[in-house]
Amino acid sequence: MQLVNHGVPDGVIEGALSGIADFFEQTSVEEKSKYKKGDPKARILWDARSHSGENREHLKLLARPTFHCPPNPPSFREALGEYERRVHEVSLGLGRAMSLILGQEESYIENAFNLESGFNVAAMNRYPPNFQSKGTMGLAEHTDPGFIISLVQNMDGGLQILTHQGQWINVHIPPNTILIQLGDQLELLTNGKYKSHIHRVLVDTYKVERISIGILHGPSIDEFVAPGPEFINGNHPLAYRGITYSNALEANDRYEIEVQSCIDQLRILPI
Ligand SMILES: O=C(O)CCC(=O)C(=O)O
Ligand SMILES: [Fe+2]
Repeated sequence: MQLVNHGVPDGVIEGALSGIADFFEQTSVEEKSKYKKGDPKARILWDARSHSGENREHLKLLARPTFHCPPNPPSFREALGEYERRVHEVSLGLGRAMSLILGQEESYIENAFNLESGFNVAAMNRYPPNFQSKGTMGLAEHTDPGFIISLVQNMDGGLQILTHQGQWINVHIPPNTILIQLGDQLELLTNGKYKSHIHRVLVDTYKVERISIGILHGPSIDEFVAPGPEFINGNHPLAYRGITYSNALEANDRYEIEVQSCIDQLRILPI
């Protein structure tokens, strides 16, 4: 789903995108390497990969409940912080709207995930132009943990979502529009009524580099998320086992903010 009239000023989105572009561009590899994996409890992670399965540079950081950010360039921290605050408000509104669509109280999702203490990770990517990439893949197919994932980009190019019919479709996100994808914990809570989006990024046909900012809007880190009784019945038997958000994030990688999906390991019934 794509959001327009979301209330986040264009300048706030543009500021965050140019802030991360400046970080990627201006920070030395030596400085960035301080954020390479080392401490599993790291709150900022950086890496650059260039091989047949993945071609991208990325920076991930914990944005909420406490905001972490590299100090340079100085404008980046403020711009990203402001964007995250604004888009977090949007996510709470979406939680209320989705709760009603699901036939529940307006506060259903906010309470189920304890969004007031939500654990939000910002995942920012820079993909190379195609002539610099080693193969066609920017980021291989995956789903993301969390309630929803908001995404903004500096230009169209390469993001694809898998339809229920098994076809990859190119995602067009107009400027200053926010793309909303569904995350693993929403699939879990709704016992599979809503499915986490499978997506990937290709670089093969794109001649210029592309920047994106995904915010994984997550439950509180201690929240135990399991299918709600409202979604379990004779036609829809319990299909997943529950797990705390922290155990879900650590299931495939001890680094919480690497935000690897583990939804496949939680399925009791084949889908
Ligand atoms: O760059 C994109 O459009 C998507 C990035 C993504 O899926 C991720 O960082 O998890
Ligand atoms: Fe993703």
